[in-house]
Amino acid sequence: MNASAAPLIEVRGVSKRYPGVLALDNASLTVSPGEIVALTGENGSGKSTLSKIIGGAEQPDGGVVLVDGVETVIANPATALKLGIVMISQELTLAPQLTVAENVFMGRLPRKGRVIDWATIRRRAREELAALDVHVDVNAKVGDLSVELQQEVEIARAVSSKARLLILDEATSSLSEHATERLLELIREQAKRGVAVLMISHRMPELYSTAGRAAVLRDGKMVGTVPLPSTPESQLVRMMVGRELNDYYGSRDCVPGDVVLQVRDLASADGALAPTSFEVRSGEIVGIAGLVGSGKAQLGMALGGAIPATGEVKVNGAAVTLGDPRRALGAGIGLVPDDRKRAALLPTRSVAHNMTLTWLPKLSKFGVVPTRTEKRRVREAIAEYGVKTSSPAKLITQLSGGNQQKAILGRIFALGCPVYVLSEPTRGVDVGSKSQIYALLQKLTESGAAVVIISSELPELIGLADRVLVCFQGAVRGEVTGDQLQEEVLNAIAVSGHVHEEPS
Ligand SMILES: Nc1ncnc2c1ncn2[C@@H]1O[C@H](COP(=O)(O)OP(=O)(O)OP(=O)(O)O)[C@@H](O)[C@H]1O
Repeated sequence: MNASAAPLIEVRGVSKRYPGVLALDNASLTVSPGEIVALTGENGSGKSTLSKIIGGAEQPDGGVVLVDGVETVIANPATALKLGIVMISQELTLAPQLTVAENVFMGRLPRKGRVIDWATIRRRAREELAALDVHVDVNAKVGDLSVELQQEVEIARAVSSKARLLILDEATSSLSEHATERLLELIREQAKRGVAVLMISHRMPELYSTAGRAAVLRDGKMVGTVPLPSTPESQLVRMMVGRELNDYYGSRDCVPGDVVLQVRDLASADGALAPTSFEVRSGEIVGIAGLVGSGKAQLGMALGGAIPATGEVKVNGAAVTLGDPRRALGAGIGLVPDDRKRAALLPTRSVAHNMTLTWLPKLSKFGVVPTRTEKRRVREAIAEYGVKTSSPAKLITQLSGGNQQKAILGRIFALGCPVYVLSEPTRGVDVGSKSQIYALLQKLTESGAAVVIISSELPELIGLADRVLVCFQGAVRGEVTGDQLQEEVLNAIAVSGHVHEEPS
């Protein structure tokens, strides 16, 4: 590590205003060569805005950016790239129709005279990928690769373009556990070679295992920087949220009642989920764990009618028509899909519209909703779900990622369904808001709902669920309850399909 060197990047007193909100307020930060700095803060605190300014995608309204100590205008992402600043986010920026080799050298294809030198491109792409231990055919079309491999190709591109500063904006949020660990390992390796890294993630263990320092933004202001891993998590969280987070997962005062959801031989038509049977009682939370590709995502989608499926699903004894999200909802299954961008957001509509879409018509008399009631209910929903927005009329896509997620949860939780199926409900959500969402979930179950929660975050399942079903290779392979609800037990089943027995 070379953290004592002059900063590679410094933002000094940077401000950025969007209509109705001061996203950054006189914020300063440095990242030196070889240093990994975590940029932390609640949803909407300004992290992405700051990283976009460094990456040339946004311009500050005030303050300066210095590269190698020299005041620099990073006018656009191409300028950033020339300076060695490369951004990696959860949205992949690769061209899916081009090959791996073309993507690695996109925008800087080596030439022989005036002709593109394809042989060199393929050879060098192969070398770059092999050096990073990424095994992929350089002639394969990127669009045909798994998300994990695409992310690794993106890293290879960053590394081969001689990145001096890597910015990771929630780059791991859609990756499998294994791919996440590999990505973090690649990042640590790059830092050892002197690359500066700025990483944004809402997953604390990731920050603690990777970063040497955490900078904390709150409401656009930089409230401080602390060393990692020596700063206790509770202290970092207090800086981010401005209060203690006691009783993080909350508790509920109810015992499971009658069976509400019956699932018999439910299988996805694509074969990714083999016939699966289980029941959930009113007031009960059942967790679904499993690695990426284990079938757990398909289980959620099949329950919510989002994919074609076979088998039988009953809510309060009444059969649900499969493969039809409207009918599933009509039968009382409220689904929060994990792909909120594609499946849940109305990107051209306001926060208010996105939050009220499903329940506002119920308030209407003769098809007309009194606007005063509407406005009051929207205000209440925004406050209850902690959605940070300068106005209910703001476009939903102008909210920070975590706040979009909270808006969707608010819409679906307000339905009063007997069954909720929540797939990765807190992905991209900050620690404070997570705790708020857990409390709302507990309230839903107290009012008699049956909840199925599919999550890749085991602590979340352990903290909330009465029992956890673990998927392995497309089938439920274990049910874990009581004292056995521990990460090691869940992990063992997720990885091998069974609990490892200690040799006697
Ligand atoms: N294009 C935009 N138009 C209007 N407001 C915006 C725009 N982009 C961001 N904002 C606002 O700026 C503030 C900071 O948003 P930003 O995305 O930087 O937060 P964040 O800390 O990255 O949040 P998250 O953890 O949810 O990703 C938020 O209030 C957001 O609504």
